[in-house]
Amino acid sequence: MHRLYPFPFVLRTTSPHSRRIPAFTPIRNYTSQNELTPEDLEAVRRRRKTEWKRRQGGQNFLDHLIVNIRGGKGGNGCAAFHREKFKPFGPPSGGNGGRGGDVYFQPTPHLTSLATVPKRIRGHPGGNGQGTWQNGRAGEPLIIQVPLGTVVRELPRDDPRRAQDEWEAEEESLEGLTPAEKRAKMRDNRWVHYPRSGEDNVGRDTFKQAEAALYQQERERRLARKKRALQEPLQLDLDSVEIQEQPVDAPLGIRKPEQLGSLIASGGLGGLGNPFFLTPDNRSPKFATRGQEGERITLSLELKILADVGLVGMPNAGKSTLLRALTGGRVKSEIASYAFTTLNPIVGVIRVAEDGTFEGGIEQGLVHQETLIEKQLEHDMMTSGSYATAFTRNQKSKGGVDPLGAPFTSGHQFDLVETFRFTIADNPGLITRASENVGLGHSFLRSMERSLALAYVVDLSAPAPWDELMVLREELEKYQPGMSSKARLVIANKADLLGTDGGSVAVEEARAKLQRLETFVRTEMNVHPRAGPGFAGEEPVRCPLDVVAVSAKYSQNLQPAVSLMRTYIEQARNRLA
Ligand SMILES: Nc1nc2c(ncn2[C@@H]2O[C@H](COP(=O)(O)OP(=O)(O)OP(=O)(O)O)[C@@H](O)[C@H]2O)c(=O)[nH]1
Ligand SMILES: [Mg+2]
Repeated sequence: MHRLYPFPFVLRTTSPHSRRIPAFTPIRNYTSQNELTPEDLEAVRRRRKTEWKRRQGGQNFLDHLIVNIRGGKGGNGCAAFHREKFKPFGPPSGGNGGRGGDVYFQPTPHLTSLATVPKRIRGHPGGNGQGTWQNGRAGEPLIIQVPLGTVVRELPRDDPRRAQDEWEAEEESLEGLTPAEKRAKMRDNRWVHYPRSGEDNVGRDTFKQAEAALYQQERERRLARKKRALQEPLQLDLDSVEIQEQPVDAPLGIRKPEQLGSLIASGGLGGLGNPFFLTPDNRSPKFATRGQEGERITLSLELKILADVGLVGMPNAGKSTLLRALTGGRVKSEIASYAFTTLNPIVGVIRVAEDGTFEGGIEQGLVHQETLIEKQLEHDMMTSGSYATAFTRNQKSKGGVDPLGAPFTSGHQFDLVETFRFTIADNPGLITRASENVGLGHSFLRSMERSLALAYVVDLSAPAPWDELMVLREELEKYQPGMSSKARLVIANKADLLGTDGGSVAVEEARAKLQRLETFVRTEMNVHPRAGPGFAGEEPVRCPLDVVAVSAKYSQNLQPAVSLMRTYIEQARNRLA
C-alpha cells in the first residue's frame, strides 16, 4: 500500500537519484490535516542541516539514535512420518523448530559513540525441524555492544517513530483482501502441511480445533505484550559493566558463564512438529506449526557524556584551545579560527597534583597553535629528522636535556602525586537563537545536563565580552529553565591580546576592561534569571560567579581556573554524597 508521508524527504530509498530530491518538493494532494506551515518546513530544514553539519568532517559521533529490534524468528515445525521396511504406517516423526535467538545489549567502556550501533537489528533465526524427530537448532543470541552510559527507553505505542509489531505488520499486509483470502493467508503464515494434504487438513475438525487453540494463545500473547509495554516499558541505564566471576573452586571443564548483557528482545518460539498433534482420534496428523515471529521493539538510545565541567562559549572563544592547554595537549581537540570548528562534544581528563599543579601546567610556555599550523610544524620536524633524537614524554619527566629545547627542569613524577582528577567537556559553540536550532543547535547541551558545573568561556579581546555572557546565559535558560545556575565560572580567554604593545596606557585599558567584566558579572549575573515555569514567583537564586582571565593559547594563568573548578566539583560531589 502506498503511504502518504507528510514530509516527502523522510522517505528513504536506495536509489541514488533519491538524494537529488530537493527538500522542498512541492507537496500535492494534501489533506487539510497534513498541511505544512512554512514554519514547519523551516524547522525541518534546520534540523536536517544541523544533522548534516554534525556528521560531516569524518566525525561520526552520535549521541542519540532510534533503533528497531526484532528477536530471531523461531524455526518451523516439520510434518513427517516414520518410514521403515515392513512398517507401512509409521508414527508421525516431524521435529520441532528451534527457538529464535534473543537480542542483548552489552555496555562496554571501549565505545564512546552510538555510531557503531546498527539501526535495524535482527536476531538469528532458529533452525527448522526435520524428519525422524530431529529438532531444529536454537538461534544464537545476538549481543550488541553499546557504550557505557547509554540510556535505553522503549518508545511508547503512540509515538509515530515506533515500528509496527508483528501483528500490526500482518494486518497491514492483509489490507484490501477479501475475508476468505485473509483467512487463507493467515493460515499459510502459521501452518505447515504434509505434501498434498493441505486442502484435506483444512476441512478436518482436529485441524480446526488446533487452529482455534493457536489463535487463542496468540491473542493472549499479544495482550500480554501490550500490557507490558504500557505498564512497564523497557527502561535501562547501562552505566555499569556486569562482571561475573567464575568461582575459584569451580570444577575443571565447566564453561565460563557467558556475559550476555541485558535482554532487549526475545526470539520467537519454534514451531511444533506433527507428533505434537497426535490424539486418540487423529493417529496421523498431517500438519505442523511454523515458528513464531520474534518480539519487535523500537528503542531510543541516548548517550550521556559524563563530564564534571562543561565549557560553554560562543564559536571561536577558544574552548578547544583551553581544553588542549588544560590537558597538556593530550586531547587533540581541533582548533581553527573559523566558527564551528568543534562539531561534537569532546571530553578530556585533568589530573591535579597535591600541590595544585596540573598536568597541563607543568611545561611552562607551551603554545597551542591552530591544528593546521601544528600539523605543518610536525611534518617539517618529521622530514628534517628532529624526532630521531627527541625525548619521549617519560624520558623528559625524568629530567635531562631535551635536544629540541631548553633543559627540562621540573622532574615532576606526575603519576605519583596525582591526588584529584576530573573531566571537562569541550562543546560546540553556542550562538544567539541556538535554542531555535540555529547554528549547531543545542542538542549537545543534553550531555551537559549532568555536568556538575559549567564554565562560560568568553573572548576578552572582543569589544563587549559581557554581551556574550548574556547571550550564553539566555540560551542555556531557553534550553532548560534553571540550567544557567550550574555555571560557576567565567573564563576570560585571549588575555594575551590585550595590552600587547606593552605601553602603560594599553595595560591600564586591559585592566579596566577586565574590571568592567568583573563588575558586570558581580552585578548583572549573580542573580538567577526568573525564566521558565519553575522559577515564576520564587525567590531569586543567588549564584555568584568567579572570573579568571587566562590565555589558553600560551597556557597562562590556568592554575587558578583549575583550582576553582576543583572546588566546585568537590562541593557538588559532597552535596550528592
Ligand atoms: N591570541 C590567542 N588566541 C587564542 C587563544 N585561545 C584561542 N585562540 C585562537 O582562537 C581561535 C579559535 O580557537 P578555538 O579553540 O578553535 O575556539 P572554539 O571556541 O573551540 O571554537 P568553536 O569550536 O568553533 O566553537 C583560534 O584561532 C585560536 O588559535 C588565546 O588565548 N590567545
Ligand atoms: Mg572548538
